[in-house]
Amino acid sequence: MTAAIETEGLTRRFGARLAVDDLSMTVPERAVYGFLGRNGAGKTTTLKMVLGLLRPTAGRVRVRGLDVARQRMAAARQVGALLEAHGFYGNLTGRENLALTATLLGLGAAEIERVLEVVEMRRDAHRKVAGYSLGMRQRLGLARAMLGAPPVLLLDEPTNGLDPDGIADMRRFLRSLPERTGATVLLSSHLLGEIEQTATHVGVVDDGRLVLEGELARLKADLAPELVLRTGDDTRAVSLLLAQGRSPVAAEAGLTVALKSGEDPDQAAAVITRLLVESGASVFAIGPREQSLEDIYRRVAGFRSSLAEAA
Ligand SMILES: Nc1ncnc2c1ncn2[C@@H]1O[C@H](COP(=O)(O)OP(=O)(O)OP(=O)(O)O)[C@@H](O)[C@H]1O
Repeated sequence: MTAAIETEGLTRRFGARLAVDDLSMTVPERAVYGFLGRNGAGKTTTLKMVLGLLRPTAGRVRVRGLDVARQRMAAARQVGALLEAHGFYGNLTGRENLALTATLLGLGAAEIERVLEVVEMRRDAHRKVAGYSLGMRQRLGLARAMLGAPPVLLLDEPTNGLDPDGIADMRRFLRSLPERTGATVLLSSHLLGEIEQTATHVGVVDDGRLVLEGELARLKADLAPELVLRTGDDTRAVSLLLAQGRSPVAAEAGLTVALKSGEDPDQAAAVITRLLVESGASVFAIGPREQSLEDIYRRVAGFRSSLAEAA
């Protein structure tokens, strides 16, 4: 199946600064792809190249199989975008602002009403944008991105500046988009939690490079599992576990113990429980620890910093 977005060796220099470095990413159709990275990691620069707004120094981008450099207009028609600067006219209503873009795209009033409905803004569409909250502007930005029902949506930090209620609403909304509209969503964020709660796929960019990519559920499942246990005597439990060649780590939820390669979590839990109980340390609870995107991210970040140290 053709990917919604595919980049190959994408590179962009600004003078001596390598903002995007040989980045090859694949965003499958109908995914909510979380593009995660610290500020300055290269997310916006990548999105601009996908949109054809910025020319790559090297490499290429395909949107639904269309080469952005060679078939720029056809590729652009596949994509709706929400970038940081909204550029709405405050003295016009939400509906009038959308009408400006709709006219450029050759779309009629019915399409404006459709996108207003999708972002649940019909009630406020007659009001001037100057009186809108940031959340309403973000929704209007999304509505504009969806005009003409482009199959791919690029959203740069879509929850930036929203209050907690607005963030929760936006996340719910983005998660439901592929099912509601059939669209593929690429959203950038510097917030782990944001991606974890919204995305089906993730790409982690660090210093211009894609350091990890995949389906979120699979990435989590592939992480080496850990057990977490609560005991009546952690000091004793730690020394007993160390003597068994394990490396317990004190965490908020209790002691965590990494499983050995290929070890069955239930078997390991039984062995550890027996060991501790027979040695007089009570075991209150033991079980596998659910891994989070943060664990994945830390592992990649740790990997990167050890590379930097080695260099
Ligand atoms: N037009 C430009 N001229 C020079 N340097 C630039 C330009 N645009 C981006 N950069 C640099 O490229 C690097 C990547 O920037 P980019 O905006 O893509 O990062 P980002 O991950 O989107 O970060 P943020 O979330 O802060 O926007 C940064 O070091 C930035 O300073």
